Amino acid sequence: MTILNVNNLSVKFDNSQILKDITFHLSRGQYLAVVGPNGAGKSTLVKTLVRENRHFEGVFSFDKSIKTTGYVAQQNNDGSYFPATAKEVIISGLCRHHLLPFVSKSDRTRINTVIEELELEDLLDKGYFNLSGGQKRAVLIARAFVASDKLLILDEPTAGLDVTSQSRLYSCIRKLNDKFKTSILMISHDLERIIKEADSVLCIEHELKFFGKTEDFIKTETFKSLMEHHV
Ligand SMILES: Nc1ncnc2c1ncn2[C@@H]1O[C@H](COP(=O)(O)OP(=O)(O)OP(=O)(O)O)[C@@H](O)[C@H]1O
Repeated sequence: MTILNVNNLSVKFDNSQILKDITFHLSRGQYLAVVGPNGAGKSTLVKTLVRENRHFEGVFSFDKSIKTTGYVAQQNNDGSYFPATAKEVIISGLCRHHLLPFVSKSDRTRINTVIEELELEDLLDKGYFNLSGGQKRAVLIARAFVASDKLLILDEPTAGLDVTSQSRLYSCIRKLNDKFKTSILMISHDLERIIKEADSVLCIEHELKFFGKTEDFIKTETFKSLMEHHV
């Protein structure tokens, strides 16, 4: 079942063409890696899909089962202090549905499930800003899952973390994909890892370079060239 259809999506900023005619689709349970060199337009693509960028041409549509998406934006580590515990941050995922959320039984189940699956119990009462970088990202992924257990849109969630934390986050994402058939659309620069995780790849460099199965992508010149430039 297709849950996201993107057709000829184009974005221009100040007369500079950032994305041109990007077409792809995402199915239920699919794990799609979005790759490409720096400045290729990957974040612009996901910001458009989560409606943070409204200047675009073309169309995209979500299946009606997708009421909202779970989104983790690229982290820039300049967040100013905000007095919230990890638990409060996770629960705030419900605010993507309503400003003052009514916590239904299914919301409660989703919250408890993701806390258990990502093993976040010991962090719940700690101040979010006192957590390590890897712990913060895990909490943000949990928050995104609380917003939507159907589709997670993740912009380089492992960037800037040590190898162990990166590995742990990749395992968390895999678990959500395997256990709950949560579709994943994830930007990553870690080509070697992401091709082991994702079943399909969208490669862009302003234009579409490749969209299809990972096993086909790794046979392309585009893949070899990306690997050589070690993005
Ligand atoms: N709001 C904006 N206004 C003007 N230019 C922008 C805006 N947002 C992004 N850009 C430009 O669009 C280009 C693509 O940026 P984007 O962040 O989408 O690339 P990316 O592929 O995610 O890069 P990276 O891998 O380095 O994170 C960059 O040249 C950037 O400066």
